[in-house]
Amino acid sequence: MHDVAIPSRGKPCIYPRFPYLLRWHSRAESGNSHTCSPCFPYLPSSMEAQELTSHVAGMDDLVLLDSTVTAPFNSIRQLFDHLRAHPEIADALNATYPSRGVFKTAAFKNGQSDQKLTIDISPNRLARVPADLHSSLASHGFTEVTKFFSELTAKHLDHLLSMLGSAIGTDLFPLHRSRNINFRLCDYTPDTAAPQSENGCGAHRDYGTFSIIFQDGTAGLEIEDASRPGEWLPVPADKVVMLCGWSAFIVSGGELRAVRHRVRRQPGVRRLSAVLFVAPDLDVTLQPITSGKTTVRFSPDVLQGKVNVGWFKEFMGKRWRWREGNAQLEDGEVVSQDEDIEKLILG
Ligand SMILES: O=C(O)CCC(=O)C(=O)O
Ligand SMILES: [Fe+2]
Repeated sequence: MHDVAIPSRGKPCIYPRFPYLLRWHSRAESGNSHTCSPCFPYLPSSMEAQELTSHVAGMDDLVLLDSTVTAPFNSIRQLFDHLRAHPEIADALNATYPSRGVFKTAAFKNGQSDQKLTIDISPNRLARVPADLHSSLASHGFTEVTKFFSELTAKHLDHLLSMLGSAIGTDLFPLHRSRNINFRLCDYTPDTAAPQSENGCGAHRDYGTFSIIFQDGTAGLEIEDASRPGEWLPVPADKVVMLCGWSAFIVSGGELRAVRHRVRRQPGVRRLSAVLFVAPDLDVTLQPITSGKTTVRFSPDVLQGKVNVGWFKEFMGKRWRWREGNAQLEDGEVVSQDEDIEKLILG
């Protein structure tokens, strides 16, 4: 990981409780005179931070990190290239996690699904990779990639959790004791089944507490404007983004939005990304924990504590594996979209 300079231009738009985080756009601001979409990353002096404190209200479910941490994209590219060039190694890697696989290439065959390849190396999957496979992959980017994710988790996860918790006035640590996290690499390679398709990753919300998305400098990531559904705001291609998912929405009583996002492909252009997904422990009941501050009406199932993280992950997982082309539907099975997930949560 390397330190990079932070450009100090553009209109500062900061979040006072997260001194090293930068606001990009929030529900609190949408629809009023303070427009900040998108503002350039900017590290304010403490004086500027104080001046702006009263200006910015509410929480942060969508934040641009200050880019002091960068993902090892050369190693990520090398790893994808290596697995593509050596199908027998890709097979051996997938055999370590037969239920879901590790290196997913549905986009080579399916032109309707997300047109991307992924490598999912959650800690669970990593633990199953035997030493000889580890060493055969080591010099092809694997070591740098796994080191990046474990350092990111060790150095930044608690800090981000505590800041997100303080933003909503609650302690999120008791919900995140077991490190229910996932590491994902994405390769929006141009040579998929539908090379002209712009669909890199269909519109969705992540299921967990928050996700951190590292981009390789190629445009494509877009966030839906919460105040104008259907309008998409491009995220600056060189920025690191933290955005909240459904679990944050529920436990915060709706104070943190689950941010809808997607990736548009530019035909012929390769894009790489690296994502850290952070979710509550699988046995946590998904219920609002911010007493008295619930801003939305939740479904009876949620209010009666019938939805836990493990169940919800499976429920959502079916949908995302279908979107990504990594699961076949059983005869007659219909996979519902965002609205049905909203119905489950909001009743
Ligand atoms: O590749 C990206 O920039 C985002 C990927 C994403 O949203 C996901 O895998 O859930
Ligand atoms: Fe996502």
